[in-house]
Amino acid sequence: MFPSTNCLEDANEHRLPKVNHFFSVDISLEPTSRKRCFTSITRQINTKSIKDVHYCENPINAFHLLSRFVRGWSHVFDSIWCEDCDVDRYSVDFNLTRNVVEKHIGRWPSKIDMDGAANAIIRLWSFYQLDMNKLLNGQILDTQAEPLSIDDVIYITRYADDTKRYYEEIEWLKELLNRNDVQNNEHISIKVARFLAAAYYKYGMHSQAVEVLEAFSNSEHTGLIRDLRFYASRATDGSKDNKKALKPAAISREDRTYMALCRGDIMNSKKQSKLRCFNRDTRIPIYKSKEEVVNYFPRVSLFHDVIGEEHIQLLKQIGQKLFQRSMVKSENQVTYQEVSDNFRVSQTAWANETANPALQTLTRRVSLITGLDATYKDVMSHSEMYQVLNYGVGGMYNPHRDYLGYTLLTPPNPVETIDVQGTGERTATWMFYLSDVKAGGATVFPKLKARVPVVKGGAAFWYNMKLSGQVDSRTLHAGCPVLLGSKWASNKWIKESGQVLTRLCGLNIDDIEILPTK
Ligand SMILES: O=C(O)CCC(=O)C(=O)O
Ligand SMILES: [Fe+2]
Repeated sequence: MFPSTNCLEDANEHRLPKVNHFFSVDISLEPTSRKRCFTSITRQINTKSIKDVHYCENPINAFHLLSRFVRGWSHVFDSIWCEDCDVDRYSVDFNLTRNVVEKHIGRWPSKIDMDGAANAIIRLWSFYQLDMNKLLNGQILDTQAEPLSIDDVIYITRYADDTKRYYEEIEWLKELLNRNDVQNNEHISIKVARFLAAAYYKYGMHSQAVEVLEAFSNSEHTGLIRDLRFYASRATDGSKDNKKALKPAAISREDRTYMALCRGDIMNSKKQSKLRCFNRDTRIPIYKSKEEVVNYFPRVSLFHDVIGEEHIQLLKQIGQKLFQRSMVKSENQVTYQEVSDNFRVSQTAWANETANPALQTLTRRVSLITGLDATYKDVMSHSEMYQVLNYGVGGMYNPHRDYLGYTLLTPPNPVETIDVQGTGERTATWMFYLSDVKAGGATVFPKLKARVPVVKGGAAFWYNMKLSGQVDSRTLHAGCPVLLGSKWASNKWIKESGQVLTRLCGLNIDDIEILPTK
């Protein structure tokens, strides 16, 4: 057997990603497809089965796995691939392996995927203010992954450099330069120091660049001597850039609040102490719902125990079949486009109740609890289809509002799906949580300083419109990055069209419904 078998064995011992863009999503396979996948691979190349299904719910593990695919295997490809050579058992083995992986993953993981994993790690580090030393050693909260190697950290910092995130690059390289395994190897320390000096220079801290390299002034490394001379010529004393301090890029107050809410840092204790749980009446007198209020005005609540395991599995299965990278609406509200930036990093799929009648029971429950009419219909629907969402580690949805800007009088927009055309605004959002999340992933409302924790079997609920019919801009909300685990959710947007009798207008512009507060 050629050496790649070991590589594949090693990587596959954990898990194979199934979908494109799997850096941003839960890359686990459902047990059946995993079994299928591995039976096939096992038959062909006698690899072991996967042991730990939660392996990639840790961002460092996800990075390691992708790294094995992308970097570990590339030298194998390079050494085996030969256009004109005779077919031998090595090339057969190689082709077989490649075919098996491409068949089950869709394509061979590439640098784009590794970059996504690097991006997720940097984002999580800054978002959740993780301890850098622990992170490099593979530790996130109470979980332990294999430490990041020198090459891993260099890869991550090269990615930061490519995307001009010099502050992050500097912080990571500083930590790396202090590590024992780097300090004990002059060749590597010089390499890291030169990257660090270059990052300082690009950041505008020229004298700092000089200082880093001066520590190696005894070295005869020609590149280092050249760099040192160059930075020294730029670092003229007293120039304004020498006074520049190293600090993260400025962010808006709203984004700071968003991040702090995600970390759970800024919960106002007086406000918290007034929050209550209610046994709320529903349309059926003996059936009460369990409401936990996270904000009173406007009301944002978490309803507990509103979806059971069967419906959860059904929505997840539909999602797995239909997933594609999440889209956001473009500015002009006409087309949906795939976003390659970091605004929304997740996968979505739409589940239709006409095709899946078992979901109708679930929708009736939403109507019962909210008092709104959520019936899904093929024409003039009172709700949109279920949108199934999955976020893997680092996955998130930046602050946004759910309303679309349509009214009942807006002429149908042909680019929209039929459930959106002519059905008016998204009066309310009902979002089922289909999983728990080990860390991160909360739904937060920066303008309200409110936070809904992800609780499997529960659902978040709020109105996007006031009783007057005006949209409510205070409903700005976000899905926090998943730090550990995998988050599954499903939106049911309840449309204006069905609520003529269920939600009557108020007399004043800011009237709200009367709901229990004590
Ligand atoms: O995942 C979340 O917590 C929020 C998702 C969301 O806001 C949306 O899909 O519109
Ligand atoms: Fe949303």
